[in-house]
Amino acid sequence: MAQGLIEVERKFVPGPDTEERLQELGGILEHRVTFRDTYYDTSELSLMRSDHWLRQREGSGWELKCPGGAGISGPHNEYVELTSESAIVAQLFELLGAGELEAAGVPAVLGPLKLQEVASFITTRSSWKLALSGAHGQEEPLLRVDLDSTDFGYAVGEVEAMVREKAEVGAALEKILSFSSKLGVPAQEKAPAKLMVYLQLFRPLDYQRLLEANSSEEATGDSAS
Ligand SMILES: Cc1ncc(C[n+]2csc(CCOP(=O)(O)OP(=O)(O)OP(=O)(O)O)c2C)c(N)n1
Ligand SMILES: [Mg+2]
Repeated sequence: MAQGLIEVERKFVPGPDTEERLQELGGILEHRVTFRDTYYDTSELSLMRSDHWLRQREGSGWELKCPGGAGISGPHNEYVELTSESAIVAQLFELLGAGELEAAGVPAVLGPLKLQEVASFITTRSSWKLALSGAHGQEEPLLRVDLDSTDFGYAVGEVEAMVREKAEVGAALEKILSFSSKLGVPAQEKAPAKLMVYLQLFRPLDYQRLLEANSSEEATGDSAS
């Protein structure tokens, strides 16, 4: 797979005291932003059913989240994030088994690859930065906490770190889990992704198909992430 940063994140349900607790724990509110995410897939949901997530985020461009990372199981997610359009296009052609790779930007290959809009929603995000020192005083990887609320009424938080190598995932995860516990997140809590809640509400048949794809992967042990 083409190179990309690895996102390690733990989603949680934010409560009324989450922001106050973040401040007490040394969190710094970096910014509040509002953006629209539009997700694309084939009518068969070929990307999502193989755990790939293509979106255009207003203000930051195209992104393809691909299964990857160290494959450590737990209440967190690990995805490789591709943000360069050429890497995304190459990966899309490989995944969708399409003919000759086109040297084009993402918008130009949507039609030929039969990718269409599946979901589009607005998120308002407060983005917090946490400079926690590690055992030997290192500050890497930096943790971030995002508190999101969507225009369809769902709120979710995530504690996340971006790392370059699979070998760094374990240490990042340890920091994420330890910080989540300080924040008061129950150890087994798993909050759904915004997109999953959107699909459940507005595209229930697609949502069902995705759950079926997930459970057949679990049944065969063919976990992509
Ligand atoms: C049941 C189930 N839930 C979630 C997934 C994974 N998944 C669902 S939607 C999805 C794509 C959206 O990812 P998410 O982290 O929720 O997006 P967001 O926080 O807005 O972006 P950021 O700013 O962090 O880059 C994934 C990876 C899955 N495969 N199965
Ligand atoms: Mg996320």
